[in-house]
Amino acid sequence: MNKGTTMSIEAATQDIHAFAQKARDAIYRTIFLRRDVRGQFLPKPVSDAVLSRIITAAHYAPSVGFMQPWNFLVVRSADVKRRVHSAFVRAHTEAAEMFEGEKRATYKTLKLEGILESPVGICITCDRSRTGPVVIGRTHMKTMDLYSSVCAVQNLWLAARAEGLGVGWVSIFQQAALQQALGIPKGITPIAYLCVGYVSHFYAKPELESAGWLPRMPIEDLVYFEQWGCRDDEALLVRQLIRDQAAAQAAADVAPLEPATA
Ligand SMILES: Cc1cc2c(cc1C)N(C[C@H](O)[C@H](O)[C@H](O)COP(=O)(O)O)c1[nH]c(=O)[nH]c(=O)c1N2
Repeated sequence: MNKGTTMSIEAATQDIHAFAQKARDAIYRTIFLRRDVRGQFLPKPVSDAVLSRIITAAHYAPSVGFMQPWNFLVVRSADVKRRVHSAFVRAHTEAAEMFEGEKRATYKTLKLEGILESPVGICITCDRSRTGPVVIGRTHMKTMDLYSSVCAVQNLWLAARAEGLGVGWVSIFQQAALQQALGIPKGITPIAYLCVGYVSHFYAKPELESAGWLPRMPIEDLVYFEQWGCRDDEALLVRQLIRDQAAAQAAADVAPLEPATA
């Protein structure tokens, strides 16, 4: 295919509202290079200017009925971090017992938090009664408020990656123990405890993938058409998805480590 043909296909599929190629590349780069960071945190402080940008990005997440059920609890105190870490250790010990045999041995070798090493912790919560009992879009599916707070987590995670900050989500807690460590009242649900900080490097692949815990699933197994379970392996979309996943995987395979400054 010559350059002219490529460009005309590009022009034909590009909406007038689409961002310029460079801006689109930056978005996809942020998505593909985001990682869950546990062990590479540096003590370098995170400025209020940067923290403010990523928390503002989180606050601009979508939410059911525009409920904005979140709060952002910023943790910098070593003492509070120690309390959160103790809650993690208790749950982590219990969790190890839930896996069998080889999985249990592997689980014990995994680093699954950076609570003490990361300079900042941010707990994103959900106030389930923030705008009263009846919320547009949540009248029948009550968990939509929780999902809204998760959208805020993802916004923060992506914005942080663009800022060069690593983020690690820790959920290995008894919920009540985490609430107690952070003074979160009963009516508020902790959604994510996030370890945030600059890092020595970002891995190219999920650590659980590199550790052989689980592989990334083939995207073609996950896409159905019209009815649950109906695959169409001949569909153009499926063929394109396979190519796009292969390209994403190839990029990850050739770059086992990526410098934090890249
Ligand atoms: C709801 C939820 C909860 C957790 C996580 C994620 C999410 C979405 N993840 C991170 C998870 O292991 C990671 O996202 C996957 O392994 C994929 O890796 P990347 O995020 O692509 O690097 C996570 N990681 C960890 O080390 N300890 C944890 O307790 C959790 N908990």
